Amino acid sequence: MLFDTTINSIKGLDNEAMEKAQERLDNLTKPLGSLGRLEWIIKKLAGITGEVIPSLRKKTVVIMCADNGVVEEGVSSCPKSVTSTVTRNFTRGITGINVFTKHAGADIVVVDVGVDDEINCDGVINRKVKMGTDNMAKGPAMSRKEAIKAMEVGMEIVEELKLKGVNLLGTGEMGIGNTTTSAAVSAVLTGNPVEIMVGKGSGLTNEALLNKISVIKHAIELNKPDPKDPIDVLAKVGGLDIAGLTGCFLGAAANRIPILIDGFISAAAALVAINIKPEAKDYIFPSHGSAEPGSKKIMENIGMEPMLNLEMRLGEGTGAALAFHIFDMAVTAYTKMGTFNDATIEKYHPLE
Ligand SMILES: Cc1cc2ncn([C@H]3O[C@H](COP(=O)(O)O)[C@@H](O)[C@H]3O)c2cc1C
Ligand SMILES: O=C(O)c1cccnc1
Repeated sequence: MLFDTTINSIKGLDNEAMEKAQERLDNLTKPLGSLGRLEWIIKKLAGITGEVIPSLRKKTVVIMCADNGVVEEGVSSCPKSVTSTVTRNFTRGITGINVFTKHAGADIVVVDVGVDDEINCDGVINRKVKMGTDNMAKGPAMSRKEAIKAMEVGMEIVEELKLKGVNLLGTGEMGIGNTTTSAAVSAVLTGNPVEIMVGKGSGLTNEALLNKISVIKHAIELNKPDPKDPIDVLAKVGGLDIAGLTGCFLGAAANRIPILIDGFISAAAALVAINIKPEAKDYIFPSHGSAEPGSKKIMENIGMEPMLNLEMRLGEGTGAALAFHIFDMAVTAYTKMGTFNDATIEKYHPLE
């Protein structure tokens, strides 16, 4: 089964490449460590790829699109049909992520992993597991088998992109209601109270926010997801979009491709992936801190610090695409700066 083979092929980072990268970083004509977390990016890229001088040849944001049955409980400001409309719009070049990826010199791959509509649109890959999840306020969102199938969709997509030469991935999603499922999944897995994981998503009144909180609490009480079993949590109170992205994170780790978290939803997927296989964390980078309050709590739980804090809350992969620029700059500085061998200055050493 693809799921098991993927999980079993996730291995640790290449320490030798990391040491060599550190050596080169320390030889660049600058005070030791002065490029801060840009140096951390380079070292981690070297460990992931095994290349001492990593190059970012092909960058792609994978957008997992799916509907969430819980929308019928009034948890989103938008009708469910917006999922299918925006999914189509990704192919028309007019959405936020189209603009962000174009500017970053990156591509998008749009995957229908469970939109409740026949999309039939060039540019949208049809890997529908089912026509949206069921309403988790009335029973499990999906079966365990469906959750695994959706994760396998993400794993397959990553394998296909690897064959096409993609070597930096971003994660994006489109699914009305998915800030509700992300809050549910992350509350259970981090052990935080639902209230502090929930935000207004794409926009809610204060009253509607209270309803969103009580719907999530009810869904958790009803389905009793087991916090020690991340797949159970994903299946009972998650979504096909989150599951697809979880598969992308695990697939990227198995295929040794660096992958960036975007906002709250993709952070919830990364949280599930890390709970399934802790070593996957080595292959995952944060990008921005979403305005959704639960995003910060997930970051704390997985021990990551966002690179950007712009209070964005769009999703689609926009924050990940924005962070591609930081990666480009890190690699450019690392490869284009002179070394102490080139410069006519002594190597700096920190004062004892
Ligand atoms: C036009 C539009 C485009 C979007 N692109 C991403 N989202 C974002 O908002 C949704 C989650 O918010 P909630 O949980 O409140 O429904 C997701 O689809 C997410 O990707 C959008 C939302 C809208 C309305
Ligand atoms: O953090 C995100 O990505 C996000 C937040 C609100 C709505 N949609 C996406």
